[in-house]
Amino acid sequence: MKATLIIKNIDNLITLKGENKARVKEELKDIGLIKNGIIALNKDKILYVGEGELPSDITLDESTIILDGTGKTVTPGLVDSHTHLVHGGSRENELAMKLKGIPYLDILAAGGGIHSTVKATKNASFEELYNQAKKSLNTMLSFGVTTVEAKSGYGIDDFETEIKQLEVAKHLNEDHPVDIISTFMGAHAIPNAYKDNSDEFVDIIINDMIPKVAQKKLAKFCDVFCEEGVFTIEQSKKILLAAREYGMGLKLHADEIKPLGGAELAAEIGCISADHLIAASDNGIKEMAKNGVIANLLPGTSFNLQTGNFAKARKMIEEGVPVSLSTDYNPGSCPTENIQLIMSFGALIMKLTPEEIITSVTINGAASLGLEEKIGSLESGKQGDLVIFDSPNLEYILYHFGINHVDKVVKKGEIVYTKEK
Ligand SMILES: O=C(O)CC1=NCN=C1
Ligand SMILES: [Zn+2]
Repeated sequence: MKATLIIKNIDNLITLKGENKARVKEELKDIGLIKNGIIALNKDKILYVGEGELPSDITLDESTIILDGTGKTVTPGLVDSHTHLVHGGSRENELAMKLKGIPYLDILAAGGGIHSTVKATKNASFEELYNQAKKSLNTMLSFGVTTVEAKSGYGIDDFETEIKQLEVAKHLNEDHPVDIISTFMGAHAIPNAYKDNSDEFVDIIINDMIPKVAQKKLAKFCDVFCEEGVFTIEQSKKILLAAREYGMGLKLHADEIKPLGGAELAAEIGCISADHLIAASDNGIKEMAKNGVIANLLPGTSFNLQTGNFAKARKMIEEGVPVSLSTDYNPGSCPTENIQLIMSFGALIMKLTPEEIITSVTINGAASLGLEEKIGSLESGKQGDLVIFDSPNLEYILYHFGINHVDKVVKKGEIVYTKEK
């Protein structure tokens, strides 16, 4: 079989070779590291991964691109499995409020926060949303991200704007090298018009919005902001069970700020992931482990909200919960596309090991999107998504924080990003 792209003499080739599933406990220790590695791709698929030279049955010709991996670290393409990518405007005005110690939920209750982004998203044209999201997607790609999850949720009761967000994500997925997986999140905040009767809005989401989103095939998942002053446990359950009826996978913004029991709910109804979990109870963590619910942790949000509280990542890992890490990129609680900084927070703040961290942004992130058979590890037959880091090893990427260590990004066998010298 002919190779179209070869990377050889790779100091550290990190394959994440293993079962196509979210890794837990002891599985997290083995990241499939190959010293002096070589990887060959044929078009969009991985052909061969190994040490030293290629086997004789893999041929090459003058069109084969050969890259030297000396001094480099190669990993699977990174997966940012929790973002609010498509949105209008920005919320730098909240910085002063945050620095004065005004809590996130108070800003939201006062009509700011998500509500201000809802206004900006409604007023933005399709093109403006598309261009703003494309700029962020280019930034995510430059940091090594090859697959992104993108939520709606800035239309809420303005369903046309929810659809506009999902259509932007659909078109970007078609036009841009990065793969985008969409999530419907109409249940992101209680609209002003329903503040005294949120159940009526819940019914609209269930009886009107979810069927239409499903019929248009615009979202693989449904997500709910289950939080004090937003959607209750009962409302969240009702919405997600309805979404499942329409074939959507289930995700939950759980125990982000108050310990409502979102982790327990995610385990009870079989969410593929519960996200944030800063205030998750020990019982909730145990229930998630029992039911294989992926804990999608977002340390950038904790850092940005300045609460001083972070999800109990070490405890989750010790209890056997599969863990992924994501940016939570959004204009309010976490305005950054820098997944490498999130990885460093995973180490420096959450005390995760380098092996746990790279697993959390590759195969475990892929699993939180139901893509573990296709991406998340470098093995023959899987999609040719990989990152070449200009770094002598994995630890250096985490230790030397706040910069971009990417040299090149390969998406479906094509070099789609090269760092400017
Ligand atoms: O504030 C935002 O725009 C995003 C967010 N949703 C739930 N937590 C944060
Ligand atoms: Zn979020």
